[in-house]
Amino acid sequence: MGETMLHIRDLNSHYGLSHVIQGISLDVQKGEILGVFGRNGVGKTTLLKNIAGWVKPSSGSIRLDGKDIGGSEPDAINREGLAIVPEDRRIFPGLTVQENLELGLLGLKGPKPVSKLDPVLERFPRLAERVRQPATTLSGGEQQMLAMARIMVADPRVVLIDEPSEGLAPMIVAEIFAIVREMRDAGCAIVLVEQNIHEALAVCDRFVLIERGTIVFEGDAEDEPTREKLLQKLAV
Ligand SMILES: Nc1ncnc2c1ncn2[C@@H]1O[C@H](COP(=O)(O)OP(=O)(O)OP(=O)(O)O)[C@@H](O)[C@H]1O
Repeated sequence: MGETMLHIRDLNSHYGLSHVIQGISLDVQKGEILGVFGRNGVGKTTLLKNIAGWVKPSSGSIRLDGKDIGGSEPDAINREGLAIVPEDRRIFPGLTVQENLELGLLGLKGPKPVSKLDPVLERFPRLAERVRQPATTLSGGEQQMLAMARIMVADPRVVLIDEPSEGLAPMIVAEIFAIVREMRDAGCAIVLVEQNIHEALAVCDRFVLIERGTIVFEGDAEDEPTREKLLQKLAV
């Protein structure tokens, strides 16, 4: 049995009168990737935003390594060791690659040494070559790499990633998923929202399927009959 890093119980969340997250409970262990699947508009992004503190839950609990973070401010949650790579990547186009990476240091609790960028730049040579360029000069794939690299600067314990493969060429998608695996192998607990089901199943350990804000099916991503059932339910 692994060490539970993210523990969510009976989470509910609304946009006005719209009840978007309806009683979701899930756990993610250290060194595990949980895939979150479902059609457009079922609440996947809203679930991530609740965990990261961008949207407030109406009720329910969210614990990070045992500590209650439900309803806390995003920067406080970030300093507890939870980082999010949002769907729109949130790269600041007018800032250089280096400056965008330095923003990742805000996720550190104490001092924020720029030396923390060194191992990350070693891992991403294409970004290292471009540290002084404005981020706007990067390709879509490089911007996704930058978004991933930026969270790695602060060694997060829990990582939420929203549709990283969207709009990217297959070779870049493979690179991105290789990085997700590396983070998992380094001990991160990862929640991965993906529409690219076949690619995502190859990297996830477990998955949940969401329909109208509720988990309707879940299982082990390595179990062939379970995967088949998921693909049938999604009709892909
Ligand atoms: N800021 C908002 N205000 C009001 N309604 C919203 C807001 N953001 C999302 N919604 C609605 O909440 C529902 C869930 O949206 P969400 O983005 O979480 O779904 P999703 O499963 O991530 O879909 P997608 O794959 O299209 O991103 C949708 O009906 C959406 O229109």
